[in-house]
Amino acid sequence: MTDLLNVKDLSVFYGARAQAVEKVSFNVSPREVVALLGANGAGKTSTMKALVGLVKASGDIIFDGQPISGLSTRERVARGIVYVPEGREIVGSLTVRENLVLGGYQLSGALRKSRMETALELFPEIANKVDRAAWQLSGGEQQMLAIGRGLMAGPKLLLLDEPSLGLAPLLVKRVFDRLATIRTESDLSIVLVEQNLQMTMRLADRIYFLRSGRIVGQKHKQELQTEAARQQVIDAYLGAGQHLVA
Ligand SMILES: Nc1ncnc2c1ncn2[C@@H]1O[C@H](COP(=O)(O)OP(=O)(O)OP(=O)(O)O)[C@@H](O)[C@H]1O
Repeated sequence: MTDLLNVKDLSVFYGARAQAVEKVSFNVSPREVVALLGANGAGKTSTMKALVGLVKASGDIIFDGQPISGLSTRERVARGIVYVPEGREIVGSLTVRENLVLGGYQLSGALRKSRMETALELFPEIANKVDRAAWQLSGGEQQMLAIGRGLMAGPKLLLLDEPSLGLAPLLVKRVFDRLATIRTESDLSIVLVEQNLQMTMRLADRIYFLRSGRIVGQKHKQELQTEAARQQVIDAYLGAGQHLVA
């Protein structure tokens, strides 16, 4: 199958010496969920930002059959790559509805309306709060709004940066349940950045393990079905058992 995304030798530097990502190569098939898993500072966010053109990077990125390394962030979004950043960067002073509109500002009125309906169906928790300022939402609801806003653009590839960050376990589960629905009901691909192996395994088809800016291993979901296999990858790639949070 032709890849939707093919990344070859991607490197990210911050300044002349600080290399955050070193020659990372990976691919994502249509409808596939691929996770980048690694501890703090492993280079996950930098990789995501490089894909959408938010940091300077070297290497080749082929998306939907075309090289995109030379394109601006705006052009990459227009091609169908949408980034939902870590920390749920929604606009707190705007309402839920206004935040969603921002995600689909380029759309015609009718398409925007139907996408908004789809997003709110997916996240009923925010559907009855559309006129409320976004800062008033709970952390989990803000995460849902951030994902809903990303979906407004109608992405082919959704880049999700630590959707579990700062959420209580019950909310993490709820957010991941919705992501599972998105993946069943739409034909988009997802690159998921996470530190939470347990949740990642519920969603991802394949997992790449990052350490110190490099990919140090790769596993297919089927290879991680037993507790022993999961413990082995934790020991080999992730270090402390802190990642096995439910
Ligand atoms: N703007 C920046 N300027 C300089 N160094 C940076 C910058 N952003 C990240 N780094 C460094 O690059 C490396 C990779 O950071 P990155 O945020 O990509 O890791 P991460 O795996 O996403 O970590 P986390 O899980 O903590 O978000 C780290 O050593 C980090 O300190």
